[in-house]
Amino acid sequence: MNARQSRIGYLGSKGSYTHQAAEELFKNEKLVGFASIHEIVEATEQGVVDKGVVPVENSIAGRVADLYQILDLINLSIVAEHFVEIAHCLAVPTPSDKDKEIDLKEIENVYSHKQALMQCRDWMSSKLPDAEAVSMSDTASSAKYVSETALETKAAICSKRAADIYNLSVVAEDIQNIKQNYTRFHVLSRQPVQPDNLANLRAITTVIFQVKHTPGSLLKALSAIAENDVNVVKLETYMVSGLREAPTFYVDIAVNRFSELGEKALSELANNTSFLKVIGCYSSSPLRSVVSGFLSV
Ligand SMILES: O=C(O)C(=O)C[C@]1(C(=O)O)C=C[C@@H](O)C=C1
Repeated sequence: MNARQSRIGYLGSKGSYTHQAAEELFKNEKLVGFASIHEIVEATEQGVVDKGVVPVENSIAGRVADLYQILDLINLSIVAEHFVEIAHCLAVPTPSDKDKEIDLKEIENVYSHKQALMQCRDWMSSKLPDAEAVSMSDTASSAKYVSETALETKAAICSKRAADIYNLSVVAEDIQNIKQNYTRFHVLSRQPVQPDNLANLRAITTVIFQVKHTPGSLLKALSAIAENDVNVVKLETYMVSGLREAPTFYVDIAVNRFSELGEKALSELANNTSFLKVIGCYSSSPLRSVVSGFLSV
């Protein structure tokens, strides 16, 4: 008898970059699209899907803010990371007369995900300075929407694959600010990775923590990691729920939390923080050592 096919949540419509990440990670599973990261998290927590794939950060535009805001509340673990090379194009509805020249001057609105709009800002300001940038749930839904309008005044920033799926014509390729452009994705699950599955692998432990808003508090917390000779590969600060008293820090630590060293570093970190939550411990991607914008582990 066949094992049950897992259900995997991803952001957007077929042809989004998160859909691509989910396809690369889960070749034989059922992929289910959601309109927001929040909905993916909820569906994974409630068991509507078994795992959720979410974008985390990009080498040009930085963090995907929507995820960070809910990390303190979610009851899920990060069980994997995955990198996808992102090449954006500008695509427009295919004219009924296929030989018609497409004139960029006609374009009034450009639809895409806000991350993709940020990644293409330079090209947009030089080639389409007067066009309005409109943010949508994801790049593929933007492509679908623009195709449905069939208007020559509308364009989408999306992948070449999304342009093909929704029958758009590509007018410019590789329009991101820097050609080499990668987005990092996380896989979220209700069950954390088991320690045995991490034996002898290079691992990342992701934690969020808060310290008092006083001079030296962050330094003291990070010293607990440094004194154990453990490397921090990502540090972000942000405020949750509008609280002013305690900034929240997101940290990726290059250590296996189940190793002796990991346990020691994390317990010393916990002693120097007012709140600490381990979001996951997972194998680090081998691509880290070759793609620019991300530190190797
Ligand atoms: O809009 C999409 O296609 C997505 O999958 C989202 C997303 C993101 O949130 O960063 C993923 C990869 C690219 O960086 C642009 C957009």
